[in-house]
Amino acid sequence: MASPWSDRASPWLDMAPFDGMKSLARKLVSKKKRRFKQYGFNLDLSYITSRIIAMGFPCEGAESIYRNDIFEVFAFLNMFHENHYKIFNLCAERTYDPAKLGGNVEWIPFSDHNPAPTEIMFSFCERVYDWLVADPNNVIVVHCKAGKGRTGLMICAYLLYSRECSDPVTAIQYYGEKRTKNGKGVTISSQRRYLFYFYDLWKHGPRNVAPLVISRISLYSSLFVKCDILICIACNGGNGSFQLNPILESQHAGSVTNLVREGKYTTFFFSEVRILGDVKVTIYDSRSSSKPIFYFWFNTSFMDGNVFTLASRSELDKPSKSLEEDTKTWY
Ligand SMILES: O=P(O)(O)O[C@@H]1[C@@H](OP(=O)(O)O)[C@H](OP(=O)(O)O)[C@H](O)[C@H](OP(=O)(O)O)[C@H]1OP(=O)(O)O
Repeated sequence: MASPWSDRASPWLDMAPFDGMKSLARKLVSKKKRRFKQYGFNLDLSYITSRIIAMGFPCEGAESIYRNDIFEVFAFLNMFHENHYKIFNLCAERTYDPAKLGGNVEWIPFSDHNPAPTEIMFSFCERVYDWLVADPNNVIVVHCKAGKGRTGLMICAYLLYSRECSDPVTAIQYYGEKRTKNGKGVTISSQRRYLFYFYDLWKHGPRNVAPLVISRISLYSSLFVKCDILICIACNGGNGSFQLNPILESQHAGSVTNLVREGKYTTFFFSEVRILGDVKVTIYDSRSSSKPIFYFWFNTSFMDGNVFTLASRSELDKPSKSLEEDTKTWY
């Protein structure tokens, strides 16, 4: 396809020395994500399939030096998919005027490095399906901030929903290969866990919403021997929303009936900590409650048995570098 950008300096490419710095900055922020660098475009953007596009956040101003320039994105979409694209913005940290990308933008904001309730994953898939089935030329564009983790979670859900992938492992691998050079697309443990939840629901149908009571939390790491920790638990009560209500904001709130330390084991015994639906558990070092030591999500409907175990550091979300590899936790 002849590109109008290749035979004249495009507005964003006519300052060569500056553009050299911009290109380097974009490459650095892109890290291992694949870029679209054809027809004069240089975008943090990948075709996952011919009709599913993943990209980084479209920015204006200074941030567009190292992220996608919203005007360049608009030009790309109208060159290749004019009147046939729908954008899903998953980024909660920032937003933009949808009119600058043609207006067909749906905002499903959720936090960085976190999953989405399966109800929201299904709602996303239904809206994607309706758009793609409406016209064979229609495509979707999914982005968050980097256009990697949250974007990958939702795109992998659709790859399962549309049966383009047969199982979550295949979907995660396929997306990782198409979006990154190192195959590391969806890497947050709870995002992967929720993709398996989604797949189970898609294959076997809805589960009974199961209320549970947390009776104890056991942690295994020398770190927990050295520092006093804060345990925070929140859940959405099974309503499928992102709104998590605090159930336990610190074990010092009187709900801890006992604390036992044995070697690298630390076990908190609780009374009456009731949870239901999507649950987020966050562990802080009491000396610095700004950045968690780790956190994770699970859903009470998927608790087969009465123990939820994370058997290694890799199963924790954004674990602190100070945690050993053999860190474990039981609930
Ligand atoms: O995995 P990483 O380390 O590349 O983390 C990504 C972040 O890079 P960082 O290392 O913090 O600069 C990245 O931040 P930047 O774009 O680099 O500012 C995003 O937070 C990305 O999440 P998402 O794709 O927007 O859902 C993050 O991806 P996830 O870890 O949430 O998958």
